[in-house]
Amino acid sequence: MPAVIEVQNLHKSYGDTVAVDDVSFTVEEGEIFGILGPNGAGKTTTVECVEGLRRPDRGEISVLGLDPRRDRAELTERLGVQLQDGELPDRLRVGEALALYSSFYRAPADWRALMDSLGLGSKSSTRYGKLSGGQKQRLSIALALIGNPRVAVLDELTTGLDPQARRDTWQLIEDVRSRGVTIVLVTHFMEEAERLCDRIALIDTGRVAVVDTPAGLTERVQIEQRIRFRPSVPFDDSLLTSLPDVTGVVHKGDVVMVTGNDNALNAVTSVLARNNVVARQLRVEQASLEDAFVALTGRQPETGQHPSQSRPTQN
Ligand SMILES: Nc1ncnc2c1ncn2[C@@H]1O[C@H](COP(=O)(O)OP(=O)(O)OP(=O)(O)O)[C@@H](O)[C@H]1O
Repeated sequence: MPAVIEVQNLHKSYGDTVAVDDVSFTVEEGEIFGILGPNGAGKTTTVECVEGLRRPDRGEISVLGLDPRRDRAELTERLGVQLQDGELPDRLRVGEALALYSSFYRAPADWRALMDSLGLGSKSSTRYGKLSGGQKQRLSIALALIGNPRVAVLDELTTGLDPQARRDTWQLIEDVRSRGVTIVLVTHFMEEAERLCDRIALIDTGRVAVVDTPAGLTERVQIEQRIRFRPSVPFDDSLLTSLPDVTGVVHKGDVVMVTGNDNALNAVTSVLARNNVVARQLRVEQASLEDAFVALTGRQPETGQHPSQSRPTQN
């Protein structure tokens, strides 16, 4: 697949603050490419350089074969950028905003159809200031798509949204991608990155720690399986500690927690069954993208993350 965005050795400082300290990555056509990292990692600065809004100190950027600074007018026609909250006047009505923005482009999308497809059809004459957070977000996505862009950059897409509005927005992004738009998604939500992105660049302190698929990122970290259950009857720990796949057994009240490798679940359940112990409320915790993030950067991600995925298992 051809590259639509190429960033090579990007550097950008603000005075003494090094915001981007050698970032390189390639975004391929049709993918949802995530830029994931904690607050202050340099994500926004990176995408603002890609959008031509900031001048890099050093490095090369090409977007659809264009130079974001030199070819800014041309790039604006092909790259959709999401507005940040507060960039529209409160009194502007939804329909007016869409009509106005569509007039900026040579070949805009049909704004009424876009408004309907984003579920804003009934809000055409509602003023921006009266919209809910989710509706404002959908309008900002509509405005990013109004020029029929081939690439859209969405920064902090679902920050501040409730879980339902967040899920609706994710569905929307998948629909946009299925129309052939390449998407760069800046986020610090693990769940969002895991759900939407084909590949993720993990950025930490201005550097790309790793670029991989969500599954690839979790595979990179050899995280043990954690198994917890309530045994139907007491049993001798040595039943489990003697298993080669098990690395630890801990009791917390009447709950037993076992750690081990990928095979531990099979080994533990078989040995318990052979000894007539029923493992009640059995749960297995798998490595999540959040675990991978912590392991790869040595830091906790920012707020809004879900804890390690916990998947109930058949008892
Ligand atoms: N206009 C600016 N002037 C001075 N420093 C800035 C400016 N913009 C960003 N910075 C600093 O550069 C660093 C990277 O910021 P940036 O906004 O790119 O990170 P980010 O990963 O997008 O963070 P967040 O998730 O909080 O938006 C931070 O230390 C930030 O304080």
